[in-house]
Amino acid sequence: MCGICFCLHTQSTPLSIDYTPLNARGPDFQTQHGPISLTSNLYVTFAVSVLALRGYKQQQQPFIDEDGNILLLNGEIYEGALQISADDNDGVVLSQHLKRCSTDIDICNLISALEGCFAFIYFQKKTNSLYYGRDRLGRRSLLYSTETDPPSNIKMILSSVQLNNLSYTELDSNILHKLTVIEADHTFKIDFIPYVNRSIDRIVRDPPDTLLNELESNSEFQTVSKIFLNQLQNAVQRRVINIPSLCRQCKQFADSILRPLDGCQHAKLAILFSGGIDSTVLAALVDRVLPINEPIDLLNVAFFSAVSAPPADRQTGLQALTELNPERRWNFVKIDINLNELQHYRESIIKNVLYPCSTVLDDSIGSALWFAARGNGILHQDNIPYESLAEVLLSGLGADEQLAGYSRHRSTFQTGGWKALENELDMEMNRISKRNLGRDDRVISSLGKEGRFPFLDEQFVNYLHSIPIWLKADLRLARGIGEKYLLRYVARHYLSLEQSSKYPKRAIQFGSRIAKLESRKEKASDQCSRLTTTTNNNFMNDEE
Ligand SMILES: Nc1ncnc2c1ncn2[C@@H]1O[C@H](COP(=O)(O)OP(=O)(O)OP(=O)(O)O)[C@@H](O)[C@H]1O
Ligand SMILES: NC(=O)CC[C@H](N)C(=O)O
Repeated sequence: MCGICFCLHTQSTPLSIDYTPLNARGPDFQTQHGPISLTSNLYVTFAVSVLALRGYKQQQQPFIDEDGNILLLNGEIYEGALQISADDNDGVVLSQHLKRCSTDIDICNLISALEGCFAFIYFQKKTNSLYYGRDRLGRRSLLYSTETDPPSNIKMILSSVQLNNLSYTELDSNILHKLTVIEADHTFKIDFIPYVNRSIDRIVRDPPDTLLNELESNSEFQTVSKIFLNQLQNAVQRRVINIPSLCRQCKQFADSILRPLDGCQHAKLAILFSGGIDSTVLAALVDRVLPINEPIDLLNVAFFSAVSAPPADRQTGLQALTELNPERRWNFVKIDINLNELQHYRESIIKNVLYPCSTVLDDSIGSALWFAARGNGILHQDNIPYESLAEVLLSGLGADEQLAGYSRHRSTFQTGGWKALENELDMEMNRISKRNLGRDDRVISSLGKEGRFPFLDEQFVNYLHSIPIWLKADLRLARGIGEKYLLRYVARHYLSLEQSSKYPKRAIQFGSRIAKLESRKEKASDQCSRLTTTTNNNFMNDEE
């Protein structure tokens, strides 16, 4: 994942900014560009770090076109509105399209039409304007601070992660931002231009009385389940084709070539793998599109106290492994973490990358995700230490928010019926960037890796949005059956995941047992003191 940043500052002298957290996101290449003078006392300096994933050769940034326009891109743009061949770099293609844009509307239309997970900064030279934003779901982090920093004469900073200990806010997704300078008084203003809405309207009609399991042979359900499978398969495919054919280690010796014909033998793709229905379906779908000789890492994190038995996710993970294609090499990585290790890495790294997220829930999800994504553990099959070298990670996030997977959805349905449930799911998708995605991106990217979310693919999300809720879930049916019914059906009927299709949801903080490790009596929404204060845990001992 790349790190992108611009600073608006009042003197042309070099900035005193420590870019270390930004650079961690892009281990392949780092640079700064500027300062560029906007007025006689307002300058902009860009910084970027690149994790090169797309195109035939590693592509450096920023992209500067013949007119002097500058683009910084973090993330992925998939073929859709733009034609991007396997050997093209998505940023190069976007920069060419942006160059043809004259007005705000041109730029907004272009950005709104993109498919993919991205954050970007674009300096349009002829208008002296900066455009910036995140994809509409907010799958990449972008923070801003307008806190003044006298030593570095900063007026504003926009960055993927916190820099210089200033206080930051997450940028709204779903909006294009435009910063223009006001020449007369050397100040600036920011305009907000909403992205063009591209979601398909839902067909409004009355729900049937029949339970969803009695509708399985109904032709509408059959059609929906086939399209659903097809859409999810395509979403997975978009995210796994064209990844480098070299792992992060072998990439270093390849003279910038990302996809030589003979790739390395290591896994280039990993799945954050709880063994629950969401991540197991992803594994089965990846298996259908990646060549059979490609190994895949399955990263499974579990937190242990001295006496505890393996938590639920370890058990479901190993069980799900037995349902996956035995012809493929699946590297099931057991990532076992104890209290000392958790406290050490939380204090030294994790709490900084979580910022500005700071609740108890952010702490437990973010910490579990960090250890899972790091991928250091024991290889289950061979019982030897193993470090995942894959730079692209798939996550099953987003299924529950669209298919009514959380237990809170049951209470909503019981009190308010189908309409209330549908409204709640809409609300959850609207807040997913603020609640999950910015944080998860900062966590995974801090390890120089990139998280991808097939359940949040635009085409898939639009399709799911267009079909009525009672074809997706039926919360009159029991736990482990009714929630995410459509996904469970597809898993059982088309992917042979008989056992895995029946697991009830266990969110990462419970399934991995991180929430129990410190056995504190806290509410998930409380501010987490472990993230906001410095403790003396910044060392490791062997007592656990
Ligand atoms: N213990 C774990 N180890 C590794 N990755 C995990 C673990 N738990 C969850 N994840 C990853 O995080 C994603 C979102 O987690 P969430 O807490 O929503 O679990 P979930 O909805 O129950 O997903 P799943 O059905 O895959 O278990 C999962 O789909 C999976 O990719
Ligand atoms: N890591 C990223 O954000 C990737 C940027 C761009 N898609 C590339 O592959 O070069």
